[in-house]
Amino acid sequence: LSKSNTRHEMVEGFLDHASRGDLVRVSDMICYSSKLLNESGKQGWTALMLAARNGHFDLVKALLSKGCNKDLKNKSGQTAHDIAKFWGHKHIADLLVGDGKIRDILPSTGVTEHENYFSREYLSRMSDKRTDSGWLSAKQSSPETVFLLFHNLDPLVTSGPEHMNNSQAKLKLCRLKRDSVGVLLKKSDIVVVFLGVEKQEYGLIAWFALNVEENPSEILKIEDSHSFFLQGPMPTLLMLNEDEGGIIAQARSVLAWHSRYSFCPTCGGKTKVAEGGYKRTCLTEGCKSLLGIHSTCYPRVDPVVIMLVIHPDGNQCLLGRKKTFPPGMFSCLAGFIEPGETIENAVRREVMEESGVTVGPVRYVSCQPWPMPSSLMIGCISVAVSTDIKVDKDEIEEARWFTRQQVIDAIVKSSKAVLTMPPRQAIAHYLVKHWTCLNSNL
Ligand SMILES: NC(=O)C1=CN([C@@H]2O[C@H](COP(=O)(O)OP(=O)(O)OC[C@H]3O[C@@H](n4cnc5c(N)ncnc54)[C@H](O)[C@@H]3O)[C@@H](O)[C@H]2O)C=CC1
Ligand SMILES: [Mg+2]
Ligand SMILES: [Mg+2]
Ligand SMILES: [Mg+2]
Ligand SMILES: [Zn+2]
Repeated sequence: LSKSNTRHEMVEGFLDHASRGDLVRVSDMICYSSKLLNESGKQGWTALMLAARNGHFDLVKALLSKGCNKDLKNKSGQTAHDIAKFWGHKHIADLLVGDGKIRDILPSTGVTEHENYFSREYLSRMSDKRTDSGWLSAKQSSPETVFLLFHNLDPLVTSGPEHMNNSQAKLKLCRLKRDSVGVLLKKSDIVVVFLGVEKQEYGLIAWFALNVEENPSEILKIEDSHSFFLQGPMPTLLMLNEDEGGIIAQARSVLAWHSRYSFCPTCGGKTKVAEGGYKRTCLTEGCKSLLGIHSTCYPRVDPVVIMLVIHPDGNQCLLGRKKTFPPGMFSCLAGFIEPGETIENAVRREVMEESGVTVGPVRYVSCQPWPMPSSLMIGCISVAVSTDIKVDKDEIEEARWFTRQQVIDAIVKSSKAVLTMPPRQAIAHYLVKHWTCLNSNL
């Protein structure tokens, strides 16, 4: 009798740990007695059912991997899968249906992730290596390592015929090797930023970027006679391929930060570059920036909202033009997010300021890094609740409602078009296209 009592207590204890999601205790007890896996307690509930009931994802995974029987039913006839589904633990229910794959647990918003220009992650950033100075310097002296050179933030590119064959892009970044940039690496005033390693390559080929103020053509050994510094940044940076656009978005923003934040923003003192170019630490003893975490020590990103405002009739959209735009071009309204402001409120404020239109609902669609110098364009679609336009002449020269047909004509560059749109690489272009597709599906 006492033996069965002890066994009973052990099962109760085991189920209790499972119910609380105590992975360590449950695993220990299974090692001691693997029979526990399929034991049941009150109302026929097993450890798997209890873990599924309470949403303990890791525990469900562990119990399955130990080989527990997921088809057992409790006294109400429910399996662990039924229980997970009933209690809304969709990720666990998916795990229990059999193929072990985890399905998308996000409810669908009808918006799928879109890859904009400047968004592709060609390199894996490997941020854990930024503090490993031994690894970084070994990579800098490796003959395989790739160096990108910028002069006043303009990248060195090539239009050489040898690069034209397998790429649609007219220009390509010059991938320099250690021997070409050796002189620069030795200079103490040049910041070298670690960008990451190639995702595709075996053997971890590292990439670095450096920016020089004076034209380095004379002191460098660059064999490619077709190479030159691509002056811009706009629209020239849009001429690279998608992989290189993504690399530029990262490299140019970090280099621009270094060139504009040479001194400590807190005390004006000298700073030291750290963490592979991802930090500038103040050298002044006692500076406030050395106490706690301070954003001033890290590369900055400025969030900008850019929005397509839809007319209440659903068939027109609001576009504006800045004085600096090429003649005839209209784009989405945009503006910097201010401190203490949500994305939605920034959309409403900027649209009101620039066009006098009142905006109601706002939905996020897609975003785009914009390395001039370091914005993140947060693309939204929104619905107007008023339609009278009153432009702020300081910021916008003109704002107008355009019909769906008019923007489609502009996108396809029809001869009937009454406006031109930003190029396909700009998120404004994508937002408009996204809206026209939305409507055509109705
Ligand atoms: N991809 C596209 O189609 C478009 C992109 N943009 C980009 O969006 C960004 C913001 O749009 P804007 O209409 O210029 O913003 P905006 O409407 O907020 O007005 C710009 C003014 O805001 C002030 N400002 C506030 N915070 C600032 C910050 N962190 N940096 C610089 N200025 C700041 C400055 O006085 C500046 O002149 C710009 O960089 C622009 O290049 C703008 C329109 C279309
Ligand atoms: Mg604006
Ligand atoms: Mg504005
Ligand atoms: Mg503004
Ligand atoms: Zn300081």
